[in-house]
This record gives sequence, structure tokens and C-alpha cells, in this order.
Amino acid sequence: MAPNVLTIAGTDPSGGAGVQADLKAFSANGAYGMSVITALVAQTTTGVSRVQEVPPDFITDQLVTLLDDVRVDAVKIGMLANAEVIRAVTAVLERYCPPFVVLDPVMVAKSGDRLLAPEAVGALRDELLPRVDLITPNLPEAADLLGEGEIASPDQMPAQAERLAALGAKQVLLKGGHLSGESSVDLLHGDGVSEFLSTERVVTTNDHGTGCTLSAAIAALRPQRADWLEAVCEAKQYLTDALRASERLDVGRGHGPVHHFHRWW
Ligand SMILES: Nc1ncnc2c1ncn2[C@@H]1O[C@H](COP(=O)(O)OP(=O)(O)OP(=O)(O)O)[C@@H](O)[C@H]1O
Ligand SMILES: Cc1ncc(COP(=O)(O)O)c(N)n1
Repeated sequence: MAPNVLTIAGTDPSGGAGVQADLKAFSANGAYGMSVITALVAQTTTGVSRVQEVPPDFITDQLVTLLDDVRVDAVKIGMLANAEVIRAVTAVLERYCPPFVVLDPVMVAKSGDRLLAPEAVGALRDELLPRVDLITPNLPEAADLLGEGEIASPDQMPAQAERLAALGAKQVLLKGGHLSGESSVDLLHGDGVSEFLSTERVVTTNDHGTGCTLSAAIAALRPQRADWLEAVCEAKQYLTDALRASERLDVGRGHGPVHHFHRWW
């Protein structure tokens, strides 16, 4: 049986990030995809021009309507826009307790535009983060959550992941995509064990939505795999393949999307 997997996130009309990317990653990784939209974002490969936030009570209504009918096997949470939306989503998670909740703590788009109000970082850290199973911060997001400077080397990742775990995160996938080097190195930290996950760094400008794609693929795979390590390794390989396959795309003038392809093609 394919797992039913839900994304709670914002939109990207160019299809590279947000809900649109998540649904593609769900399908390509064997899951049935569903979505609750938190914000409509006028954005493309070159940046964000406007954000229209969805009223928090309407986000609650979308979630409750869905969860009263459909069994949800995993959840991926992306852009939440503001503290009221964070509180609405947290309340629904507490009420329904879905398994395997992955939080990508989206704060700023690759273009530099903010996708989370700066004053909402505290609510994300103190109210939502302790209630999810895995958080997937990139290095600037990890620094923001901890109120410290950005780390600059993989050597510093285990200690930083430990500090994130101390905030209440059960599993931490600290993403090193923003570092340089021939490999793209992430660190999975949970249950007292830290494991570096490394793949070849693909040379491309089609890197819009890599974090969305990775967290969505993890959520799709986790119900189908024995543990987090297995799901995360396979999702990272999927993302690397999708980065490589992006050479087949011609989408926009800025940071283009990765190419989600079905493995049987
Ligand atoms: N050029 C690349 N080649 C291979 N893997 C990459 C590359 N760039 C990023 N990654 C991987 O993509 C994932 C996302 O990493 P990153 O640190 O860029 O997150 P992010 O900033 O949240 O992504 P985004 O904001 O683009 O959605 C990580 O697994 C990282 O290692
Ligand atoms: C709705 C939404 N969610 C997440 C991102 C982050 O992706 P990126 O950092 O690649 O711009 C985005 N641009 N838009």
C-alpha cells in the first residue's frame, strides 16, 4: 500500500520549491501526495515578488477536514510564514498525532527573500520543533534557531546538531549544502548517534528547492523504510539524481528547479 503523505507549505508557481516540488517528490518516491497551503507566493527562479498568507483558521479548517477523512502516514512541513500559522499547525499536530513528522524550518528563499517573519523564529523553535520527529535545517537556519553565528566547516556539525537536539528535536538532519567542496555533506543526528552523509556536489545553477525536495522525499520514504537513516540516505541519493537530471530542463533565467523523474523511466 502506498503511504498517504501530506505537505503543509507555501506555493511556487514555477514548480521548483514549496508544495509543487513536494508533490513531485512524493510521487517519485512511491507515496500518495496531499497538500495544505499556508501561503501563496508569487515567485519564480529569480526571486519572490509577493506573499499572500492564508488565514490561520483556514489552514486549521483545511487540516481538520483532511485529517477527519484520510489516514496520514507522514507529514512534511515547509514554509509557515508567521507565528499564528505555526500555532495553528502545532495545535492540529497535537490533536491528531500523525506519525513521522518532518519539519523543514524554511526561513529565507535562495533569492534572499524572507519566507518566515523574523519574530516567528521563537515560536518555531519553542512550540513546533519539540513536537516533530525530524528537523532539516540548513546552516543559516540552524544558526538562527540557536541564536549563534553560522558554522563554516563539517567538523563543527556534530556539536551544532547536538545543540539543536537539546532544543527538543528528536532527530536532526543538518544540511551542509551551503558549504563549499567537492562533496555535499549533511549530518544525521539522533538517539545519540551522528552519521555524516556525503554525495558528490553537482555543479549546476538548478538548485532551487533542494531543501524542499529532500525533506519531501524523506517524508515519502520514511513509512516505507525501517528507520530514519535508511529513508534519509535514499532521499539524499534521490535529490542528487534529480540535481543531475536538471540538465534536461530549461526553466527560467535564475536558480532553476531540479528534475523529479520516476525511477522506472
Ligand atoms: N550542488 C549540490 N550537489 C549535491 N547536493 C547538493 C547541492 N546543493 C545542495 N545539496 C544538498 O541539497 C540538500 C539541501 O541543502 P541546502 O543546505 O542547500 O538546503 P536549503 O538551503 O534548505 O535548500 P533550499 O533552500 O534550496 O531549498 C542537502 O542534502 C545538500 O547536501
Ligand atoms: C514556498 C517555498 N518554500 C520554500 C522555499 C525555499 O526554497 P529555496 O531556498 O530553494 O528558494 C521557497 N522558495 N518557496
